[in-house]
Amino acid sequence: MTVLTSQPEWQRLTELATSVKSTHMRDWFAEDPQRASKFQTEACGLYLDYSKNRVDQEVLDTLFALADSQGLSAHREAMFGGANINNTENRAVLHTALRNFSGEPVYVDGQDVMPEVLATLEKIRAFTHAIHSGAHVGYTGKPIRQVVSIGIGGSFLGPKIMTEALKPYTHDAVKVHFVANVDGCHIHDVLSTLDHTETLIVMSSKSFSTQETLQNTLSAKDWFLSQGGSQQDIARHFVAVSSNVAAATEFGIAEENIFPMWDWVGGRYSLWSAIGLPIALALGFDNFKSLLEGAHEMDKHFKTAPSKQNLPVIMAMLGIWYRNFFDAQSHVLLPYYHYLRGLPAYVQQLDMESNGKQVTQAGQRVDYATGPIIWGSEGTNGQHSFHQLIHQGHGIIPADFLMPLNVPNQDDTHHAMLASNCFGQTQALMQGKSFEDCYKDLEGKGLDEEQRRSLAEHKTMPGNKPSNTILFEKLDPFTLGALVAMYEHKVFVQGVIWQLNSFDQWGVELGKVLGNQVLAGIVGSADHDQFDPSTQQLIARFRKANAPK
Ligand SMILES: O=P(O)(O)OC[C@H]1O[C@H](O)[C@H](O)[C@@H](O)[C@@H]1O
Repeated sequence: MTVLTSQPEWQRLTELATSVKSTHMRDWFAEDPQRASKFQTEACGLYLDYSKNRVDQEVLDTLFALADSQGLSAHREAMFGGANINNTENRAVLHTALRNFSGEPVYVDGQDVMPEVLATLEKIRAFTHAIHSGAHVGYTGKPIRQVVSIGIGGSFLGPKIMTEALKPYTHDAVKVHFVANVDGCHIHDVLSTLDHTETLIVMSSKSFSTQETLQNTLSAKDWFLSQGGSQQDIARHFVAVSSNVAAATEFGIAEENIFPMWDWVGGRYSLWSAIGLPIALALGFDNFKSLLEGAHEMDKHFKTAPSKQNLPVIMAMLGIWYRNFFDAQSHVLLPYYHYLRGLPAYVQQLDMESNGKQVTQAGQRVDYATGPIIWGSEGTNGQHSFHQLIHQGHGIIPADFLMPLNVPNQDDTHHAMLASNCFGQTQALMQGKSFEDCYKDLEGKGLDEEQRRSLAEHKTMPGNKPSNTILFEKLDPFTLGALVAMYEHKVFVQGVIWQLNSFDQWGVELGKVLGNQVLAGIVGSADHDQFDPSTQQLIARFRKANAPK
């Protein structure tokens, strides 16, 4: 038994789970008229109703006690304080410094990083202004009207999804396009619509070694040259964001066109760094800064609020409850807001790349479940497809429903329907529909007794399915910053409980290495014997299909 599962709080939670499993949430609501008002809280513009969860006060208190026993406060201080908590890469984890507007220094290895963070922010501001004002023009003197942001993973999802979520705040000076996939169709489709004389390429790669991003940038460079641009014109049309300035310079990006970042910024936590440059270009610098300010507000809340009012802590501990004591395999995110439709994909990387681990920070294999599968998509669409499994499938899938109370250009009829569906789903998941009610509904429908009972069985909804509802006035940059930071800290807290290093990603690193080895096999520069028979067969089939005709 590991230290975690032998904790008295863990043992107590195991006992509590047994009794909670035999209780229906609808009985709790019936017994306690105050339940809804007890289990709700609000911070940084986000309102959380977590009353439709399979918890009572004792469960919550024990979950918070577990967080204390795992040293959450000390771990939190270590992260904000710049300790090397990413122990397998010997790095600090300081995305919070990128949005630190407190005026306080943040030290890494004895050096205050804030001056370079603020200098880079100023560089983003000045560059964004130069593009928007037309001070920075393309090589023919035309203003930049199109931006192509090339990156993948954290160098793609953050900028793309934040830009999409804040569509109503779009600056009209430029249109920003995002390319990630190495599948040539993607970059081809984007570039084929653009005029190279008014296009800026932003190449974003923390490591400057990611195959997809390097290749897409090379293709963009070839396109630029083939359209009539020259080598020396590249400086006006290509910029890079990277922590590997040497590699970026060697690649041909002029040094003044490189926006720095640092190895203490994890890829999936990097949208707050210069990786967010495309966000500033798409929305204007003030909106980008407001996004950072919202995240900073959430940082302050996370650091100071007691557990029972602390949004990330509550969300994290509810997740632990279901993952470890109810065997929930996945967690679904359901944004009821079209522009926020990318959030599940964003949190998917954030959560699954951080806590998809089975070895503790100390290098021991765990004997408990860790990070769940994160998935989801926009409501109401999912109600007409996969919600079926959430309602009536085996086991439970805890859900986060998210919705703005007001939307831009609001059509009240549409918006009321959106809200009613969102709230209605949480109600249906919680209450379900009993066999007795379904049986009653079938009276006088011409069924014999056996048919009636059987159909009623099919229609019965067990209910007792947990959900959080997160509401906000509107999704402005500040609120989005707070929302994303809330999920970051939720993932952090869960990593602390599970004793994981949430900040490395050796699994995806291996994928990168193997991809390059197979590429060598495909182009014929590596011996095929090194691959397993199945992979050899696939390579052979591919080579045959692509052999010179
Ligand atoms: O920014 P880059 O160095 O190109 O990395 C892009 C992505 O690469 C890897 O797949 C990592 O797992 C991601 O966390 C990272 O965001």
